[in-house]
Amino acid sequence: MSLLVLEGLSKQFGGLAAVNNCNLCIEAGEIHALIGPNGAGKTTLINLIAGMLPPSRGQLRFQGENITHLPAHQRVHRGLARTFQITNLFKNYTVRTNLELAVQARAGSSFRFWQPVAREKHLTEAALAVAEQVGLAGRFERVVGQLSHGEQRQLEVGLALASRPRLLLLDEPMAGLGAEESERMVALIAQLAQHHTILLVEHDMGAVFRLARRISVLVYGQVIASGSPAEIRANPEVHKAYLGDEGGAK
Ligand SMILES: Nc1ncnc2c1ncn2[C@@H]1O[C@H](COP(=O)(O)OP(=O)(O)OP(=O)(O)O)[C@@H](O)[C@H]1O
Repeated sequence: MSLLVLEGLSKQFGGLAAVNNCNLCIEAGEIHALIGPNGAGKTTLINLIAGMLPPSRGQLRFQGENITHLPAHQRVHRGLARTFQITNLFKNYTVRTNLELAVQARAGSSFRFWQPVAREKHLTEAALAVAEQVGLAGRFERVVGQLSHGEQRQLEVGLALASRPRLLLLDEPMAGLGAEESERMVALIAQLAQHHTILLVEHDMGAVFRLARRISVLVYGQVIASGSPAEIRANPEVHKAYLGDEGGAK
């Protein structure tokens, strides 16, 4: 069974169909990349999946359940988590505090059963485990504003991981990163994919073609192709609409 299924999903902004009758299946265990030109509707689609926008038409099913009308926080509890293009971090606080807050948000009221001292220890351990997952254990006590841009993006992924998602929605995790930082992010995503299903929106075609098991191409809000990297690379319609002579499609 597919982990996430979109059926005829559409989002209209006035006269503009930002997402137009999208049908898409995300299979458990895969990295599925969503690519397309600027303004194609990728972020709108992520917002529809995460529950930040209501669809104009269509349906979303997650693990078999119809989640079309569930609010965002309930989707998080069911195992859907996202990162943002623009970072969403508390920059004046440490990595530790940012992650502890994210872990606490996941655990919710279950934390009140712990005694204060045990609660704090539990929270710190859980936050440190996430920091280790995203390669930031050595920066645990560092104020976020002092981290490099690449490290901040790693922390952004950590905040999403703190909710223990089954499906991670990564919205342009490579944006603004230098070559070395991008390499680190690619390695991180590959490692996370061992235990998570990932929907990756990304403009860095080199990274997309290295990481994805399947790729879907969105143009003017419509999925014009979906397939393996080899199938997408060989698709003339995709070349015409998007890839052109992009180096990453080699
Ligand atoms: N809240 C909104 N109100 C009106 N129009 C919007 C809104 N959000 C997005 N749009 C429009 O919908 C279309 C799709 O935008 P979206 O940001 O989803 O594209 P994208 O593929 O993520 O682009 P990029 O790659 O540049 O991030 C664009 O024409 C955009 O201007």
